[in-house]
Amino acid sequence: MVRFLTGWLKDVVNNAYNRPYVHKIRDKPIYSLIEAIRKAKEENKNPIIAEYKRASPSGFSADRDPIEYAKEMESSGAVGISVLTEDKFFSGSYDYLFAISHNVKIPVLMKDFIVSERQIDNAYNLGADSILLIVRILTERELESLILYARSYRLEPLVEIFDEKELEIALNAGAKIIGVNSRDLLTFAIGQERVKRVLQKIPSNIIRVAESGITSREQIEELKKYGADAFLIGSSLMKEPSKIKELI
Ligand SMILES: O=P(O)(O)OC[C@@H](O)[C@@H](O)c1c[nH]c2ccccc12
Repeated sequence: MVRFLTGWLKDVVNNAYNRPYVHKIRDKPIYSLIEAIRKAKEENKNPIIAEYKRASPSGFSADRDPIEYAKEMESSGAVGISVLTEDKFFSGSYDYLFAISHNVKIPVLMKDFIVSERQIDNAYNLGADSILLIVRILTERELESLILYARSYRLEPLVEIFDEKELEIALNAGAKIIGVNSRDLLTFAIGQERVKRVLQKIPSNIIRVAESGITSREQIEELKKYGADAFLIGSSLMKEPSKIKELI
């Protein structure tokens, strides 16, 4: 597939190409997100990746201290923290990533619109343990090459897909952990039925993550029936962090 972008996605990707290089040297070990998810499953806990997200173009906004939030998620048993670092549309920052990755001892995922190796250098240097790669915004060749580049740092990328066509691309590129986003990145519409359909088609040797729009324990139990191994939850935990206890 050739990357052809319209609307805000075009702007967010243009902005991504212009992110600066961060001059820092990584000073912490790498925590494996895949291992953390497996361990939580063995302990019969719902593996939840809690997201630190201050705003989104779909209209969401929440103001919360990043370190306090991350520590609460860690002590409540989250398997990892996802940190939005996209600045223009999500009010994210590399500072939040650095602060969070240096204050918890669980895997931290850099959530951004990654299109360049420089952004992966930054993720590693700032202390991230995984990165997000979005199939929608990359050519197949870019996806393959960015997966390998991330692995050269021992960061295993979470590869985000939308439908069956993107699943095929992610599998061909060798993804080991795949997230199905219930939110359409262009229209922001939530499609839980599509997520269930696509989750079922992901081979079980791959870690399957259900992303976006999750607000209840019932939803999590339902998604598990379709093969979901882990759950990426932002808005509802940013609004009410203590909710994580009933979701796990
Ligand atoms: O806030 P929610 O609905 O719980 O969603 C979290 C996460 O899945 C969402 O923020 C997200 C999924 N894929 C993305 C790609 C870029 C930015 C953000 C995202």
